[in-house]
Amino acid sequence: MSVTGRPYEHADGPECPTWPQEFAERYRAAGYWRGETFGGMLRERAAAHPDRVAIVDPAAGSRWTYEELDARADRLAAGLMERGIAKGDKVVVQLPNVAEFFEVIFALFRIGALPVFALPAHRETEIGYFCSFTEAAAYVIPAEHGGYDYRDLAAKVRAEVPKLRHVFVAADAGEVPEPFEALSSVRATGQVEVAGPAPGDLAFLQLSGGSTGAPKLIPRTHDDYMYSLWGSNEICGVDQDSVYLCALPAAHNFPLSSPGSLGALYAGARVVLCPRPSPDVAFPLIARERVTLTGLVPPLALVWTEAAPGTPHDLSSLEVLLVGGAKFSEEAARRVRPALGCTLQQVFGMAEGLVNYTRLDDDEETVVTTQGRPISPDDEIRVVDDDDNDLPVGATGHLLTRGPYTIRGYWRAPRHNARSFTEDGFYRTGDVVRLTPTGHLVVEGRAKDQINRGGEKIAAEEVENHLLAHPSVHDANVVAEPDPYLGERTRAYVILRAGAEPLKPVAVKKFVRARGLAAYKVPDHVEFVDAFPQTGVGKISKKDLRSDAARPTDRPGPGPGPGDQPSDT
Ligand SMILES: O=C(O)c1cccc(O)c1O
Repeated sequence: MSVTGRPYEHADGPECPTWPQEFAERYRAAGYWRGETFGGMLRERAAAHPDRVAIVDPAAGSRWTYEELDARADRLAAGLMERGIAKGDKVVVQLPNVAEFFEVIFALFRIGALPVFALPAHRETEIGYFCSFTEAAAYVIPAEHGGYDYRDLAAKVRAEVPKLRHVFVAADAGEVPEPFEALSSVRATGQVEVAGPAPGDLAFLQLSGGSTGAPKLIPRTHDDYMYSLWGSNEICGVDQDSVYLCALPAAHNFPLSSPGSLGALYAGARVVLCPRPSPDVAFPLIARERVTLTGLVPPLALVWTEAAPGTPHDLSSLEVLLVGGAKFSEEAARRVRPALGCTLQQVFGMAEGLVNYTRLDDDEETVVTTQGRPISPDDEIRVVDDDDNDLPVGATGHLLTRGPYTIRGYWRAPRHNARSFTEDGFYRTGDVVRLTPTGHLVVEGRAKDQINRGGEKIAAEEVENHLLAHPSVHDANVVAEPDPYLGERTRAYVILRAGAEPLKPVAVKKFVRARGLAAYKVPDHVEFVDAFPQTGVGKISKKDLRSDAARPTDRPGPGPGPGDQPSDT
């Protein structure tokens, strides 16, 4: 039975709002919601073409067919159920671009347990929060990745979150310390019959970039997310002959669903997992696997366009490059086709739902100057002023949206939901946009207090809270500072307590990092000030801080890339 039409129930009350009955019926009648589940979808693909390759993991040397992925999901589901993982349980999944990522999430989908998608960059602060807030039954990690030992991280998280019953490690049993368990020993021999979830049930919790202290969790259903997949496939030309290179972190909403790895699997196509997105790793893979499409954030797209002309690798199979996550400059967009010989699609999306694409047959000007238009004819778009009045086409204002794959509320966040959604269910995206006469969106800026560091979204308030925890810090404000490579990086303005020992910026950064925060959230620059600029009514003026941060100075050059650690200087 579908639960759509009423809030998801939980022992403590409703977990999150969902679509009102009349909308759910309309989306089903229109054929957007097809009544499929992820577990069922994989089963159907495996039956239709068992021997086609689904997942290529070059680092591990594995190539799993649809039949193999399906069988692995069954075996792992059975083993997880033997360990008490049940329908509705939350499981924090923090895996890099490895084949096991798909084995784990499809096993959970099949049970009806919900993956909570963490990123490899997250550390004990974020993971501890996800595990405790969702009351996670289990946490899945790699043994090591990028020179970091996730077993150490899991040990810390377990000590802090006693309710976390299991830690599963995607590694050989020998590399897994007690009381953790290797995935290889969880896989059962047989198959179990499970009732599984209904298409209207929640499939997973995705992470919001957010603008508040604690990251918000985004509840997506099988029905709604699946629509965003096949809708994306139609727009991006993905069919069973496509080969998708997953170059960004697999759990991120963009490479997962736009059209991403899950879109590719929906189409019966092939997913190639790229362990790192740099040209030296990605280009040989494109050549070897005859990759046809991939998705990148703007800084990486720039690096690829610079590296492509001199590469010895044959990139001629590449048909489409999707660029999204942050605004792609027009100049950079113009360089894509000449350098890479493929079509650029700009994608402006959000894990909360709405995804916009430029179309494959849009003219060049539209492709390089807009961020596309929505997937669905039933994506409702409003551009409004500060008082929610609709603005005429062409005017710049706040983007509000509602539709068949946009959530009606975050998971267990009633107070935040009252601010982030209108009474009639429009999501306040926090983006400032303008509509062109053709219905394409141009992103002009942002109203939410967030820094977009090369596609990685950072909530200013979250970082400010960590700075405020320093005993010598009286007050702190974090704003975006322009960066030629990342688009934006973070600048923290800090007022020290009267009489506090002088601090060096590096000490502040070290302090934030030592609090167990993802490295991309550590401020790139720390500046000590005596006071913050104020507005007329005496509030702190972030606007003035932003213009101060934008002043040209002799500051060091481009910051580190997405996924890199900011330097300690
Ligand atoms: O979150 C994003 O930035 C994003 C970008 C492109 C496409 C998506 O689906 C996204 O969620």
